[in-house]
Amino acid sequence: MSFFKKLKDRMFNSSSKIEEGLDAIVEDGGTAEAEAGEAELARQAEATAARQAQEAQAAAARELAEQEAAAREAQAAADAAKAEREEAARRHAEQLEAEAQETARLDAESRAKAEREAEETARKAAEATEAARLARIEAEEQARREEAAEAEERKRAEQAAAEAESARQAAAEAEAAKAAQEAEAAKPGLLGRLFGGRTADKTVVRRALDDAMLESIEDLLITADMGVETAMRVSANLAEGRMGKKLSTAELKSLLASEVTRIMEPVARPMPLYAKRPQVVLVVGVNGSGKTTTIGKLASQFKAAGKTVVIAAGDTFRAAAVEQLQVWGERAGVPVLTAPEGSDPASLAFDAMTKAEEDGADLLMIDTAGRLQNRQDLMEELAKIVRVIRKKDPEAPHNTLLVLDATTGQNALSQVEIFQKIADVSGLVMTKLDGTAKGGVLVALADRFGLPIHAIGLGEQIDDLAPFDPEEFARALTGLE
Ligand SMILES: Nc1nc2c(ncn2[C@@H]2O[C@H](COP(=O)(O)OP(=O)(O)OP(=O)(O)O)[C@@H](O)[C@H]2O)c(=O)[nH]1
Repeated sequence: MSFFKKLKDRMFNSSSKIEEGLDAIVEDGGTAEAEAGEAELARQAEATAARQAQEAQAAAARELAEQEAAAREAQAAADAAKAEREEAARRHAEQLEAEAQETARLDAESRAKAEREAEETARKAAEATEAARLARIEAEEQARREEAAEAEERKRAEQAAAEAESARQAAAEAEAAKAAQEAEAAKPGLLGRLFGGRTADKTVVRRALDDAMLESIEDLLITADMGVETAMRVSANLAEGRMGKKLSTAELKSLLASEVTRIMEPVARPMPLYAKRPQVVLVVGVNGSGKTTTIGKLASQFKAAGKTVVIAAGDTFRAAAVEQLQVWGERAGVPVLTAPEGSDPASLAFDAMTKAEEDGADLLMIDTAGRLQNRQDLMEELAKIVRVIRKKDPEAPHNTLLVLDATTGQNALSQVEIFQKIADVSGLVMTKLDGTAKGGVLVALADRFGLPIHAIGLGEQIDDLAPFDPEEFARALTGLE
């Protein structure tokens, strides 16, 4: 079974407090709204098509009007140019005519005055006649050119009119398409006809985010063991820029899950392995938190990864505890070093380091007796174990794992605080996440201490220890599908 499947199936057993609570918060004061189902999507698509047809029609009409105006303008310009040309030609012809008449008159006068100039005059008259002829030809040529220009203008105007007509036709076609679409939309679809209108939209309950709703969310997060500070921070982040926005349960879960993921991501780190031999791993925690079980599970995983592991049974006070560890050692296929009942656990730790060194072991995992963080004497004893280990290797223990029972809720916070002072905790393992509905404490721990969460326990079997995946955790915690 994959880890994710196991996580989903086992974390918080079925649902967490947050998952249940979010549904209730949205239902309380929320209103049912149509969900954008298939029918709605189809309707939206039709509306878009109709809008596009209308826009096309409007654009075509606009273009038509523009073209008509252009045609009118072109016609007016052509008329004006023609009139101007006609006027110019007329004036030119008149002028030439007047000039010809004047020349003839002068010639006649000259003929009368001097006979000897007659020939000259006749020649001039002939010249004048020729000039008039050329002028007429010129005038005719000009008239022909103007005629051609006029024909060209006329052709352009006709073309503009034809384009205007085709734009008018396109607009008419768009109008017809829109009418057809509307008629089609009014008809029920095949499924609609079969089921007689049973394609009604699904509804979803949404509630506008206001102070009261935010307060309920905050209370819910506190009930789920997130702690007051973290609950307030998470809800404030969730509300930022969203006050007054309507949210469904699914949307709220998704927002909450991403906020939880954001907080948890930096702490999701596997236990680091170093080149140092032996790497000493001290395992601490209160009574019954799951230290022995976690050591057994970890030893089995490290062995499977090719590491040589030795376990030291540091709980020298209870014979049963030693026996239990031996059982786990057998299951994992790892040797368990023990000391006589009642002997000093610090001295056992020292001996175990010597032995692990001699054997060339990669990892030495030291179990310790469970101790409540308010028992000063036992906490002192733990500090002594650390001091003695450091005589052998000043950098040891290389990892100090605090094993926390998820079902203890907010008490986990004070456990971290005290154990951190005594034993310099380097990472956390959270057990029994399968047995609680209040996993919110992990968020509080991450938010407050930022200590790496190396693994989570999801059951009592040897393979029920998994790396911590923030996204899966957030989904399971909020009940996000
Ligand atoms: N459901 C569940 N039970 C667990 C998990 N981890 C440990 N346990 C159980 O918790 C109980 C205590 O576990 P131990 O490993 O003995 O705890 P401990 O911290 O070594 O206990 P002390 O030696 O008394 O301090 C046992 O019954 C385990 O089977 C877990 O992840 N899930």
